[in-house]
Amino acid sequence: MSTGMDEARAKLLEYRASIDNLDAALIHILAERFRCTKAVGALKAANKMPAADPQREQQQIARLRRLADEAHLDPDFAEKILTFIAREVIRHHEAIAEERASAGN
Ligand SMILES: O=C(O)C(=O)C[C@]1(C(=O)O)C=C[C@@H](O)C=C1
Repeated sequence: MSTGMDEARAKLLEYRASIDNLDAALIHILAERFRCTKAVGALKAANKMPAADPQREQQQIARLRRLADEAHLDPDFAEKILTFIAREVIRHHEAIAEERASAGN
């Protein structure tokens, strides 16, 4: 009688196991990206380069919107994610530059 519901619950657990794996992958990918942008922040600060590069961001957005479209992901969502991440990266860059400046470098 409850077989349908049991099957649905089993399927839900299966999907959730995949979701958990994918969420873990996202965290690891983000950690690697931020490890890389931290190095970019140090390079920019050491060479007095501006934290933000709007032109580069426009290129990234155009590319990611194209990729999202091909992957059947909403391009607006892809753009929002990239913009959100870039804002955080810029905040980190500025903090690194301020630390350097206050250390007298
Ligand atoms: O490529 C850079 O110059 C970066 O600082 C990295 C990054 C990014 O997260 O991709 C962040 C801020 C810039 O505005 C553009 C790109």
